[in-house]
Amino acid sequence: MTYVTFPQEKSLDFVAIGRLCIDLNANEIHRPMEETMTFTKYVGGSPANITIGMSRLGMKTSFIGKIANDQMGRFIATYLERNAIDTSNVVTDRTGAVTGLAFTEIKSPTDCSILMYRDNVADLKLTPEEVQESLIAGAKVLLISGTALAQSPSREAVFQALNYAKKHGAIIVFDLDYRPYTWTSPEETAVYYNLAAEKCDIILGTREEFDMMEKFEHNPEKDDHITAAKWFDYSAKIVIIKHGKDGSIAYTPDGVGHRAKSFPAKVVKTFGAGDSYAAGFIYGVMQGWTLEKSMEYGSAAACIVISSHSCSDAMPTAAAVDDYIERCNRGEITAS
Ligand SMILES: Nc1ncnc2c1ncn2[C@@H]1O[C@H](COP(=O)(O)OP(=O)(O)OP(=O)(O)O)[C@@H](O)[C@H]1O
Ligand SMILES: O=C(O)C[C@@H](O)[C@H](O)C(=O)CO
Repeated sequence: MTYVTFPQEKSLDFVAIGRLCIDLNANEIHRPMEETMTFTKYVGGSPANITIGMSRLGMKTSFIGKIANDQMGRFIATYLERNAIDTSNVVTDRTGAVTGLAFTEIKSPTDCSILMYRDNVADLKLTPEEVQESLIAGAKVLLISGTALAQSPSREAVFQALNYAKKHGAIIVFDLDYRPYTWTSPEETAVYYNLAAEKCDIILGTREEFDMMEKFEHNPEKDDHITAAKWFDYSAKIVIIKHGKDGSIAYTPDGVGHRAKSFPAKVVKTFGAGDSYAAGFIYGVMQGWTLEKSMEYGSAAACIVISSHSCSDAMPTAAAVDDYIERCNRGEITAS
C-alpha cells in the first residue's frame, strides 16, 4: 500500500531547512564533561545531519540555511559541498552572528547529553525573503525541523518554505527535533509546533516530543493512536512515534500501526539515532518500499550511527546499510 506519492517529475530529491552547526564530540568517552579535555569537530544540527544522510544514500540534495561569516561557517559549507549537497541557498550572515556549538558528553552508551551554545546563532537569522521559491518548486521533499521555529526570523522562513512546498506540491516531512534551549515557554513551543504540523505529510518524533505538542490536548495515557489520529484530519499521511531502542511505530490514516524489527548495535552514544533513522526511512519510502521495510532501513542506519563517534560523518551509504542488515540477519552483530 502506498501512503505518499512523491512528485517524480522534480529533479531535486530532497531539500531541508534549518540548523547548520558544529558538534564537538568528546574524545575521552565514559566520563563527565568536567573531565573531558579534547573534542573532535563535526558538522551538526539535526536537519543538516539528515541531509548528509540522504546524500550518502545517493539522493540529490540541497540545504536552506544560514551560516556565520567565519571559519566555522566556511567549514560547514565546505563539508556540505564535499558531500555533494547543493549550497546555493546557504546564506552567509553579515550581522556578526556565530555558529551554534553542541558539546556532547558521552558518560556511557545510555547516558549521553548535549551542552548547547546557541546565543546569537546564525541559523536562527535566516529570513523568509532568503528562502528560494524556485529551489523548493523543484524538490520532491521538503524537510523542516522544529528547532528552526524557535525564534524569528527563522520561524517565518520555515513557514514561508512550507507555503512554497504546498504551492508546488512537494511532500513535507516534519522532524520534531525539539531542543528546549532556544524556546521561551512550553506554551509558545506547543502552539508553533502544532501550526507547522498541520501542513505536513509525514511527521516524525519521539513520544516525549509529541507529549510536548499535546500541552493543550487531553491524552492522559499518552496513547500513540490518539496522538497520531489528530494529524490525519489535517495533511498527514504517516505519523511516526519513536520509542528509542524499543523501536518505532508508523501510524497511517487507515488506523494501522506499522512496526518494524529493530537491530542490535554496539552503542557508543545515542545521539544521532533520530537523524539517521529519518534519512533511512525517507530514502525507503522514496524508493516505493513498504513502511515496514523503510523503517527497518532507518533502524539499521541508526544502529550504524550510534555505533560510531559522530552523527554527520558516520551517516552510512546504501551499501553500508545493506551490509549491516545482512550481518545482523547472519547473527554476526550482537547488542553491546
Ligand atoms: N540502543 C539502540 N539500539 C538499537 N537501535 C536503536 C537504539 N536507540 C535508537 N535506535 C534506533 O533509532 C531509532 C530512533 O531512535 P530514538 O527514538 O532514540 O530517536 P531520537 O530520540 O530522535 O534520537 P536522537 O537521540 O538523535 O535525538 C529507533 O526507533 C531505533 O530504531
Ligand atoms: O541538535 C544539535 O544541534 C546537535 C546535533 O548536531 C547532534 O548531532 C545531534 O544531537 C543529532 O541529533
